[in-house]
Parts: sequence; structure tokens; C-alpha cells
Amino acid sequence: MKAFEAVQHYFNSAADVLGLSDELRTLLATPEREITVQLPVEMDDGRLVSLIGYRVQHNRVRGPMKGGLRYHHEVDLDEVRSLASLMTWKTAVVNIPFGGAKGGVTVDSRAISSREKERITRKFVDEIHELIGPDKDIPAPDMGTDHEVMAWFVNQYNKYEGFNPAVVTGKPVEAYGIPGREEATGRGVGILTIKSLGRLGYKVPGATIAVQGFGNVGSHAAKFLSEAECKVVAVSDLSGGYYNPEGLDIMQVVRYSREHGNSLAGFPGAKAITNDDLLELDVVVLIPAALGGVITTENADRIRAKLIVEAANMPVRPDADDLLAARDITILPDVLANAGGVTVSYFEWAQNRQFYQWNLNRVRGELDHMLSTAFEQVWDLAVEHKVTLRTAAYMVGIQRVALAAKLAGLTS
Ligand SMILES: NC(=O)c1ccc[n+]([C@@H]2O[C@H](COP(=O)([O-])OP(=O)(O)OC[C@H]3O[C@@H](n4cnc5c(N)ncnc54)[C@H](O)[C@@H]3O)[C@@H](O)[C@H]2O)c1
Repeated sequence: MKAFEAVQHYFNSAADVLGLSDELRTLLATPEREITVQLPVEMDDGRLVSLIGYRVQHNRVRGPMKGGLRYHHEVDLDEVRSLASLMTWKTAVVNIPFGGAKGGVTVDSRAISSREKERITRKFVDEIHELIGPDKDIPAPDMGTDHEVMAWFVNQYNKYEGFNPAVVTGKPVEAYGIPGREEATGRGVGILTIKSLGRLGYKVPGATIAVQGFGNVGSHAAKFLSEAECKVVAVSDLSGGYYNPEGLDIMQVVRYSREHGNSLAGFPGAKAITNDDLLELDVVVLIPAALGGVITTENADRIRAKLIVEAANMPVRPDADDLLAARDITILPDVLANAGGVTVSYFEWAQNRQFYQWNLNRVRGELDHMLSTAFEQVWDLAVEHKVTLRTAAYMVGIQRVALAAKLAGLTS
């Protein structure tokens, strides 16, 4: 099943419970606009290479479209389309006034220099600046892009459209960014893991946790949860997994990673395991925070966690989702679990429109409030309709987008 088909599968499961008409399904599922652009870029050695960039604008009925910009060698139109539609449901689940979009350039971000990355970014803006903007479509960082890329993006956009930092979020704090954006997704994962443990009747102190991926999201989630006295027993990154049944000292892991070029390779004080082993550990909570598609029909039977919190986008394949549900393993779905990032992006956009800098306490307080509200709504709906949390989350999102489409006169 390809990526967009997978999102459609979840969309249709929720649409069935809601009894949505075929006409409305087609309206809500179809992207509004798909842009493919050619990016001829000069590399440092003088070669001219022609890259392909995408921006899919899925739905704008609830507000300007919002979604990251990914630089990765596996980026293609289907992946961008799936992630754009996921953003429509995610922004609606947490009830921020945005639609959904996503962008990407097919390039290996680790194989290009910083100057090459800058030229790719500026060329991409050259091609799409008329189609984006603070009231139209607001990109943000994703895999392979960061606050530096966003600063180049704004600078290039301003040359065409005039000064307007609200055109992207995830900017450096010193250049119209917001404090707390970097930690936001991982912090949100932590907040919602604790709430889920409470609803499932587990004690938070001592709850065992395994985290796959120790980048931005995984490291901040692990830090938040260890500060809440959970026992983080395993972490991993591209170099492999590190397991200590007594619990890892997460600040030591963070320091080690920082001092070793963002790699955990050779981390002492823990048993080396594989990324596959980590997924199958006997823990209360499993947090996949690296890649999509890591839990499949191949390994679903061997998953021993009681709760899976989807920090990454689509880490569980749809057919594995059914197997896990049949085994009563609770999944907190990506559209809710990792929505902390886009929520603080919304605060950044609002801050830019007000030209008033928010402080960290305000960001954290409002993030907690918005995620907690969404969590309670989704959990209660799941209980009421006896459906999974994923179906309930899609139901919340779809209902909000459908109502907005109706009020706008787009459907009867
Ligand atoms: N950053 C955000 O705000 C945000 C928001 C929503 C969703 N997400 C999703 O969360 C996931 C992680 O994002 P991030 O921002 O932390 O990325 P990142 O690049 O900062 O970190 C990714 C981590 O995963 C590890 N990794 C990469 N390939 C791996 C593999 N094959 N096996 C195991 N580990 C591997 C890397 O070593 C790194 O530790 C992605 O799926 C992303 O789409 C991120």
C-alpha cells in the first residue's frame, strides 16, 4: 500500500463511521493543487544538476495551508501528497485555523553542502513564491531542513513579496522564530504519553519506555518523560539501539550524542541492540520517532508494548494497525501524537502577525492546553463509538473540515 493510499484507508474508516456521502469524501480527499517544479541548481564543483521540487496544497477550507518542507532522496509526489493530507487532519484535530500542505525536494540532504542547500532553497522559492504566503500556504522545517533553511526561505521570499516573516515557521528565534518550537513536537509526545498512561491505568513513575530515533523529536520526548520519572530503558538512532533495563540517564545520552556529531555510536553503559530489537522490547510504551513504516505485518505479532505513541508520521502500516488493535495494543496516532510542532508553529505565525515575541512559559502553557483539549475529545469519542483512537482522531478532523466546507458553501 503506497503512502497516500494508507492515509485514504484511515480516512475512509472514519468516514464510514460518520456516514459521509461519496460526494463529500471526494471533495475532502482530493488535493486542491499539486505543484511540481524543475530546479536547475549549480553545485559547488560547477556542475548544473536538475532537481525536482513538490508542493501539494491539500485543503484550505479552515485557513491557510500548513506543512513542512522535506529534503530527502526518497521524496516523491505520492509521499508529499500523503503528508499534505495528513496535515489537513492534524491541524483540524488540534483545532488550529489552518489547512494542510506539504513540500519536498528529491535530494539526499546529507550529500550536499550548506551552500548547495541554500541555492536549492532559493531556487525553490523562485518557483513557488506566488503560490505561498502567510494567508495562503506556510511551509516549515521537516526532514533534511531546519531553521537555517527557513531563514534563507524568508530572505528569498521577501525579495519578491516584501518583508513578511510569517511566510514560514520554524525560523531561528533571533530571526522572528518562537522560543520552544524546537522542543515542541517531542514535548507534545511526552505530554500525551503521560495522559495516555493515566487513561490506561498505568503509573507514570517507573513506566518503561523505548524510543526509536534520537533526533529532534525522540530526544525531547525522552527528556520530558525521564523528567516525569518514567524509566526510559532504550533509545536508538541510525547507528543502532542502546538498552539498559535499569533505565538510561537521558541527560548523559543527550550530552554523548551532542559531543559525537549527533550520533549515539559507541554509547557506554548500555547493551547494544538493533533497531528491530528495540521495537520488540517488553516495555509499557514504545515511541517510534524516526521513520515511517517500521511496524509491519512482519513484526506486529512480536510487539510487546501496551501503548504505541506515533511520534513519527505513519510508523505503523495499516495492515499492522489491524493486528495490533486485535491484540488490544493502544496506538496514539500521529495526527494527534506529533501535533505539538504544528501547534507551536501556529503560535509562531500568530506572534509574527502581532509583531510581539511570546515567552517560553506562555508557549508551553498554551501548547499543553491545546493538546490536552484535543486528547480528551479524541479519547472520549473513541470510547463513545467503540473505535480506535486513530479512527476517532480522523473523525474529529474530518467533522471540522466537513463543517467548514459546508459553511463555505462548497457542499450541501
Ligand atoms: N520535527 C518535528 O517537529 C516533527 C513534527 C511531526 C512529525 N515529525 C516526524 O518525526 C520523525 C522524526 O523527526 P525529527 O525531526 O526528530 O528528525 P531528525 O532528523 O531530527 O531525527 C531523526 C532520528 O532518527 C534516526 N534515524 C534515521 N534513520 C533511522 C533508521 N533507519 N533507524 C533508526 N533510526 C533512524 C536518526 O539517526 C535521528 O536520530 C519524522 O518521521 C518526522 O516526519 C517531526
